[in-house]
Amino acid sequence: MAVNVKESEEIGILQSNQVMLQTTHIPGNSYSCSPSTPRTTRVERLLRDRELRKINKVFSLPEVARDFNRDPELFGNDQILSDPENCGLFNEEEFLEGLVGCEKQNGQSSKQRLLVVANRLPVSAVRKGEDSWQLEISVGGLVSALLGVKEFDARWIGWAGVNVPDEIGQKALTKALAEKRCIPVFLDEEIVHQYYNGYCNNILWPLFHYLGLPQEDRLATTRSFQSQFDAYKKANQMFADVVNQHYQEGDVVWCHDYHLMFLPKCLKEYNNKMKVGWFLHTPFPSSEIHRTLPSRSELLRSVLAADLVGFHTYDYARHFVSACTRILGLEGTPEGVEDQGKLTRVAAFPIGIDSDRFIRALELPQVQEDIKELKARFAGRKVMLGVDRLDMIKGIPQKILAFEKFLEENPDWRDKVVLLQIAVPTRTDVPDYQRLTSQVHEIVGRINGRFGTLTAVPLHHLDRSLDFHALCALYAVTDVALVTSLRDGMNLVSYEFVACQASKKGVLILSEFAGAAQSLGAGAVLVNPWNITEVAASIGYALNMLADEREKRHQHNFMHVTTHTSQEWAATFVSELNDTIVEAQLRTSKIPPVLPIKAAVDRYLQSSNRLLILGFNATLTEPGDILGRRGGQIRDMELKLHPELKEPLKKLCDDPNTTIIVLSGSDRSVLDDNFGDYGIWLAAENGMFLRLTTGEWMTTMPESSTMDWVDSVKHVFEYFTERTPRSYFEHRETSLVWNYKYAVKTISDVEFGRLQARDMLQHLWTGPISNASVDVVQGSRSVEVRAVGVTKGAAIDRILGEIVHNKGMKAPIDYVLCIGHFLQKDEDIYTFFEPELPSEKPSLPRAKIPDPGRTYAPKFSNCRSASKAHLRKQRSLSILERRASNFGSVGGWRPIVHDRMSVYEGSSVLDLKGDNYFSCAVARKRSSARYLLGSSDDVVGLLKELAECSTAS
Ligand SMILES: O=P(O)(O)OC[C@H]1O[C@H](O[C@H]2O[C@H](CO)[C@@H](O)[C@H](O)[C@H]2O)[C@H](O)[C@@H](O)[C@@H]1O
Ligand SMILES: O=c1ccn([C@@H]2O[C@H](COP(=O)(O)OP(=O)(O)O)[C@@H](O)[C@H]2O)c(=O)[nH]1
Repeated sequence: MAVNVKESEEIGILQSNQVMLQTTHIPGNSYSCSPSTPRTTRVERLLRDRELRKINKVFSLPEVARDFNRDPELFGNDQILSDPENCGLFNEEEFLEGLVGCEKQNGQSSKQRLLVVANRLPVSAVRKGEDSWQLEISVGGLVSALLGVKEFDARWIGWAGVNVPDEIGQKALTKALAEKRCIPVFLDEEIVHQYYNGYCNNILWPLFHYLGLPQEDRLATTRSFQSQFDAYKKANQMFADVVNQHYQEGDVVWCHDYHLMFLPKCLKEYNNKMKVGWFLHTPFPSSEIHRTLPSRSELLRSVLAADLVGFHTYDYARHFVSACTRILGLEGTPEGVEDQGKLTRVAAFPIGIDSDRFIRALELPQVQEDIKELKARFAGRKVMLGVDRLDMIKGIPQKILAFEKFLEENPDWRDKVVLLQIAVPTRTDVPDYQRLTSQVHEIVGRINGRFGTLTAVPLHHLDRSLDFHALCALYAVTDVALVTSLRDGMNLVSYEFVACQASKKGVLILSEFAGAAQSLGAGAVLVNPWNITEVAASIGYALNMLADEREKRHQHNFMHVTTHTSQEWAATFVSELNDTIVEAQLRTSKIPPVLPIKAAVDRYLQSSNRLLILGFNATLTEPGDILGRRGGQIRDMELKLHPELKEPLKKLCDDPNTTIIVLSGSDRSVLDDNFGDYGIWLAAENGMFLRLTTGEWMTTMPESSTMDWVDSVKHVFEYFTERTPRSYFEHRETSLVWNYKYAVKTISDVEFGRLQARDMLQHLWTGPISNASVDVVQGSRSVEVRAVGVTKGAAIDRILGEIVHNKGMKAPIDYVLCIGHFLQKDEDIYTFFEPELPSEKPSLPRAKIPDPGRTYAPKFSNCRSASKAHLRKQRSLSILERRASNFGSVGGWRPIVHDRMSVYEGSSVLDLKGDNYFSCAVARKRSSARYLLGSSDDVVGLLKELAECSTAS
């Protein structure tokens, strides 16, 4: 269906063959720069910053950190008493290296100050007396990963995992933690119950892992939901208070995880200049899941207050952006989420581990000793290993059921394999976790009962955590690691296993639902943990795998794990956050001010030869709402001149000192219908056709244009039009436009339209026009294919020449108002006149039209451009003549003839100074125009005022 009229509209993104790749651009994933050195593009800045980091790593690894590594005193016990007499040492050498080791002698550090804010501190505190505390390393991927971060002057703000109601206890703990650069947030028991056990671990955690909202006690949950959410917000505010107390200007504040989704908002309310990043360690589920959460919008909005939002995988980032577009109705862009011109960058930053730490640990005598012991203990048996917090998401029951099935089906293996399952107790106050513990114990008992002997059991299940060195030894002796998470943000255990397997080259069986499957999928045996039969078969496959295959698989993964480290992860996130701020400043500086109406009117009055260049769609038409509706109705498909403009436009056209051009993407008939009765210049199809309403249509076409792509594009457009209700396409003479602005009744229609547009672009670029000389221009609700090089800016060059000639102008144009709602590609019209304007620097004498006898100089005052344009004209003409027969409905138009020009010999045709040139974008948030106006209603107001000042001929 080809519908007449209408110009492509709204924010346009030019896509050439190369640029098209932007549509599938993965948000973020780039590397950043120092904020003080803004470069031309973000990617340039990020790449340079990455290079700098590499150089720094090679040449300036902090000596202090190296010394800590060598210090034998630092390797030792798991726990250390921290009291007034003994508060110095902590056994996790890497912890010291990372968080303490960056301090310089005078207490100052040259490193970027970083405030890490997470629910859990890297240490949990156990009270040993009124004012003495024991600190234990906390278990979990978040802690493991952040301990590996060494490049920053970091402080960690969080909850120490304990209730400290008294002042003496709080003071002593604060002091003990300060030694480790940790700052406590004191949460009382009730808050912990409602916020941590309740809202975080009973609601958000299961929901984000696709386990849904609690079902059995739905009513009770619904009742307690509000109080839990209130406690959640209160706890987040308490974290914000502590951050605020310790914040210094220039600090980067990095908020972590689902516990603190409210924090970015609280922080920005304190200080809008704070650099705030937020990273989610869990999956972010499909928007269909997030949609079920009662507080869905509030949480999204709070996160969006951050400058940068990060996820482990592209999928999670995509889900988040789509939740923001579907639930909040915001604009999702390749960069992130945009709300009223404010961009929150959204990107994927896959976490890693400090692989060197694991590799080094294997050399330690104590670890070697453990390895020896383990080998002896399990001699003659293959060792399989599972290491998980005892959490529903880890799929522990599924794992051991698959192991049971494997033993059932493979009796020969029963006394030749052992599964060691480390199940670290976690969130033990939450009922679901308590139920899981009993369930797992029951299955373990059954399996050992069935397949155990008097001297050996096939399954060793430990309800406890191991220290770092014991864990390394275990990883090293393992033949097959089994990770069967039902969902897992990343899963660092799989990384750690790979890091410790340099000599054994064991097999990793990995759930396809763990984020790690996207990075270690090449070397792992991927399984669906819900498919017990498949997992059991994979166990057999892994145990029987030949050395060659094991070696190859291991190499893939080892390479990944050793090159994608936690240091690199953190450095990338922080530098991208810094760069996001630079980018935001650049963006803000590009937001033009509102058009100063009074000045525009005053200058109009003072001038004697004015030129008004007006767009049509959304400039001279009535405004609609964001979904293209007017007054609640889907608006009429025809573009109509705003009724209030009829009078003023007439008056303006009648003024002999004013020339008006309507420059539109619409085709000629639309402009004829709307403006045929005015004495006005009409430039249709982005200036490809031109006429004064008293004369005929004429045209020029760029030389390179051929229209042989039309049929193929039409075919694609028809296909999508049939499948997108209320979408339509226009077959203009020089372009094709597919539009879905009327296909949108609801926010999800918008989303559907966008998906269709994305699909359509794929079809266009991989199929019919992949080799054609066309530009694909994407509007916010349209896709347009035009001959390459066609823009309004390019057209104005030709149009002006024709007008100057036609009018026989005797005085230079001393007022230009160029106003429209143009696609980004067509914004070159605003910059067209800029070279005519005096710059800040002393300008060269303005050029004159050089040769009166020659063809006109479209840019009038620029000799170089004049001769270039001259050549272009000559080419265009011959093309037009050649091609006239290619256009179906070209009857009645004539080509512009160019050798009649140059009426204004020896003088400049434009007399523009800064204050008599007004370029203005309508209903845009950013533009290369000098000014902005909110809607076409404002244009009406302005034109009415100008009309008041006009005199009839
Ligand atoms: O602090 P807890 O409630 O005891 O829980 C421990 C941590 O569990 C989660 O870890 C996640 O982060 C890992 C690193 O990014 C990732 O590999 C894993 O897939 C996630 O489950 C949680 O997100 C952390 O906040 C907890 O501290
Ligand atoms: O006994 C144990 C078991 C696990 N871990 C650590 O806990 C983290 C678990 O992280 P993962 O990303 O696999 O899952 P999470 O528990 O964070 O969901 C890993 O770094 C393990 O080394 C540990 O220190 N001791």
